[in-house]
Amino acid sequence: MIRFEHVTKRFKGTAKPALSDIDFEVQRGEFVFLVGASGSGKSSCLRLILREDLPSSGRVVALGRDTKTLTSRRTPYFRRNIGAVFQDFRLLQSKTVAQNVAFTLQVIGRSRAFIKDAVPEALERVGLAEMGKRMPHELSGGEQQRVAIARALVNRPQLLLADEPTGNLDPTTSVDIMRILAEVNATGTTIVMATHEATFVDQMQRRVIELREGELMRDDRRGGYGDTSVVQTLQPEAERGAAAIAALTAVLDVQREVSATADAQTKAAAQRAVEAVEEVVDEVVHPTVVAPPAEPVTSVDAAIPPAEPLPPAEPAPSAAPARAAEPTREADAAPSDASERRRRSRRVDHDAIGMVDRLGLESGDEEVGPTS
Ligand SMILES: Nc1ncnc2c1ncn2[C@@H]1O[C@H](COP(=O)(O)OP(=O)(O)OP(=O)(O)O)[C@@H](O)[C@H]1O
Repeated sequence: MIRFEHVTKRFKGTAKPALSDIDFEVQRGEFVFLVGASGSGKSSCLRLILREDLPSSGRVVALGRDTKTLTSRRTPYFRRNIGAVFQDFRLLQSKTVAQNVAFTLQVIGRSRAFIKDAVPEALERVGLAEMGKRMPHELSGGEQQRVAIARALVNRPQLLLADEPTGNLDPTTSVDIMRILAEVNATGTTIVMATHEATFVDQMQRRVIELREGELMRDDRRGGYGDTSVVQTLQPEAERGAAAIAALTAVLDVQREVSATADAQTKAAAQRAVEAVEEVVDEVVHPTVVAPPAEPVTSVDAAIPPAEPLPPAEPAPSAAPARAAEPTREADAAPSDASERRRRSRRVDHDAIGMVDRLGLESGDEEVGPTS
C-alpha cells in the first residue's frame, strides 16, 4: 500500500534534511501511528505519500505508484484514492455540511445518483445523519472534524491519511474521532495517522513508527507512544481479514453504482455478489471487527478497544541496533512559531488552490487507478 525506500527529503535553505534515509512499508488494512516531536518529519511523510512533495532521494511508492514517476497531470486521479484529514478541518465555510461532503464527488465527476446515496451514507457513518443542512460554523470542533472525515471517506478511498486529527479537540471529543477512525479501519481502509496523543497510541496498541529529527527511531507492530524497546524494523504481516473487508467495500461500491442505473436482473446479481462476499468476510474477519460501544462514550479507556493480540512475531533478521533510548514526550509541547506559521501557510495553500486542483482534471484525461 505504501513503501518508503531510503527516502531523504531536504528543503531548500535548511541544513538538516526533514527526513533521512527512511525505510518502511505499510500493508493494506493496517492502522499506523506516526509519532515524534514537533518537527520530527511526520507531516513531511504524509505530504510525500499524497505527492504534495517529492523525495530528494529514495523512492515513495503509494497505491502501487512511484510518486516520482507519476505525472502532475495524473496526480489528481491518484489522490482520489486517498482521503486526508487535518488538524484544522479545512471545511468550506460557505457550504453546508452535506455540500462539503458532496463537493469532492462533484469535483471528480460522480453521478448525481451516486452523490445522492453516498453523502447521507458518509454522514451516517460519522454520526451526523441529521446535520446535513447545518453550516460549518454551527458545529462544534468535533462535529466539524467528523464532517471532514465523512468528506475524506465519501469516495471510499483505500487509504486515509490523518495529520493530527484530534489536535484541536478536547479529550472526550477526541475519543469519538478515534473511535470513528478505528471503525473505518475495521472496514478495510488503511490509516496512517500523525499524532502527539500518547493516550490513544498507548491504548490502541497498533503499529507505531517513531521519527526523531527526520530519522526513523522505532517501528513497532504493537507499540505505545513512549515505548523504549529495542529499535527494529519489522516487516508487517497482512492484517487478518483486511483484504476481505476491502473486497466487500469494493463490491458495495459496485452495488451502489448498479442500484442507480441497472435493470432488475443486474441488481439481483450485484446483491448476490454482496451477500457472498459478506459471508466470507464474516467468517474470516469477524473477530477483528471493532464494534462500536453500546453506551455513549464516557471515558478514554472504555472507548477504543485495542487491537487483537498477535501471535509472537518473528524477530526481524536485519534488526537495526537501538537508536532510541527515550520517549518523545516533548512532542506534547506547543508547536514552535515557525511550525505554526508553516501550518497556517499550508492551510491557506489548500484553501486557495482548492480541492478542484487537488482532485479534478480536464475532461478527456485518462483515469489512473491504483495497481495494488
Ligand atoms: N516547506 C518547508 N520548507 C522548509 N522546511 C520545512 C518545510 N516543511 C517542513 N520543513 C522542516 O522539516 C522538518 C519536519 O517538519 P514536519 O512538518 O514534517 O514535522 P512534524 O513532525 O510534522 O511537526 P509538527 O508536529 O509540528 O507538525 C522541520 O524541521 C520543518 O521545519
